[in-house]
Amino acid sequence: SNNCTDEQQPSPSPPGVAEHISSTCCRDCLGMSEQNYNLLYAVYAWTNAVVVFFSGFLVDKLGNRAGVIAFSLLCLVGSSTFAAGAHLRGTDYLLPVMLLGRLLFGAGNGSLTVVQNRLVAFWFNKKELALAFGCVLAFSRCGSVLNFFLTENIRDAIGLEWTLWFGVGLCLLGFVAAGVVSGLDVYGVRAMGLTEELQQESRRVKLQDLGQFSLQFWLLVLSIMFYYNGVFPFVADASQFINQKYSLDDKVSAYITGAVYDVSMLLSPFLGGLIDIIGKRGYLALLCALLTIPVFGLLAFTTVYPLVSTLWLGVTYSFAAASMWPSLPLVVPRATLGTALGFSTSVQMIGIGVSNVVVGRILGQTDSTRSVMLDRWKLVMLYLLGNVIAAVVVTLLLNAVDLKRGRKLNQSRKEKLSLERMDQLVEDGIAHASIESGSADASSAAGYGVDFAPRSEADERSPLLSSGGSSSGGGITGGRKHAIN
Ligand SMILES: NCCCC[C@H](N)C(=O)NCC(=O)O
Repeated sequence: SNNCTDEQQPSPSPPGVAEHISSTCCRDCLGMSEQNYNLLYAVYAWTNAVVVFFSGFLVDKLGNRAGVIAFSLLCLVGSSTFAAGAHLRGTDYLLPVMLLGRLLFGAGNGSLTVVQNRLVAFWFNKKELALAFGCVLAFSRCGSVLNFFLTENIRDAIGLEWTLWFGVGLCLLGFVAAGVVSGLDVYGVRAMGLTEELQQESRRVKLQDLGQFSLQFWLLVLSIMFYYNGVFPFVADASQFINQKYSLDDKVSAYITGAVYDVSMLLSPFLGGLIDIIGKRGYLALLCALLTIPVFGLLAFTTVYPLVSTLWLGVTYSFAAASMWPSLPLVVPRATLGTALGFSTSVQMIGIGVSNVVVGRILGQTDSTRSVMLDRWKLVMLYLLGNVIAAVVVTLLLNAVDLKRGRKLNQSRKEKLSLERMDQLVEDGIAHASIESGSADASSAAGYGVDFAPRSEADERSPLLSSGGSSSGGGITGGRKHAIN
């Protein structure tokens, strides 16, 4: 929850500075000025964007357990502070206490999604990676949808202050769930005998590892940023846009906007399952970006009923999310996945934050005449379209690079398994030869896991010489070549 009883936005506000959103999104704003009210959003969004960058690295260093507990605790403390602040209505302490709450909550919430994805990638890396990501996404969207349908009613029933405490209760539930996940993680890692190996990996992780990441990683980060620059700022503002352009009332506009997330909630797990089987993540990311172009085209230049566009966006966005995020663990080493996820999320959120500012600037004062506003909205749609076109270009490059480097992103499950079997045979042959010649164990991978990418591009070129020389990753092709030669 973003701790606000929004009337206009269909979900927790995607991160960004919603400076242009009028104060009608909160009935009384606790007596705050519109500017201060929007500051609560801004603090959350920007804290989130900055902190996730470091929290990903921190999780690589301290492990999932410390991360999941610390960040869910931050959410709990942040939401409690925020709720307590609401009781200070009419005093000078209201704003500082609530801002502090948002700051803590922002620091915890984004980081929690990073550690959540890292956990999922660790435990589902074999076959069900995209399915697991899809399930997480579906639950996340379920939260958005429930917030949309329930929060206002809860506020009407028990008042704003107690609604905020209800949100604290949900964060408490999250904290308890984090404890359970943490316990399961400890148990599982111990049962697999990986405790020592993971600790060694963590010790070696450095922030500079970012510089070693493959070109696929950087292109994926850019794809995510540009694609989400088109989607989240749109969802944040679509109600207002639909209301003004199509002259539909507030509630209908909000429902039409919410369709993006409704579709995503229903589709994500199935799409994840499908992507696990067919692979083709890179092609799908490109296709989704391409198919998103008409969405903004329709909204900018036609009067086609907007539900067509939001449903369509729901489908393309679901495919994009289900293919882009689970691609990250495939192109970075396991030990640095937190850093990679934190960095990607940070770039994504900064992109969205900047886009929200741009959209706000384009819209300017919302009290202008209808025809002026419609022209400005058209410009907004063109700006979002521009981002999606940039995503098309970057995903094209991504596929070209992936093709040259072993088709890591586009392999189907069947292809991956048969390549792994061949690698295993090669590795067994090398191990056998090493034992015979009395050399060190050639397969003593330094713990970069069977299904994750090798440690760096250098490793990718020569995986058997590197510290992370497992049988996997972009090294599948290169590794076999080297080994056979
Ligand atoms: N208010 C939602 C923020 C989610 C941020 C997260 N990094 C993300 O993008 N997850 C995937 C998604 O599509 O929501």
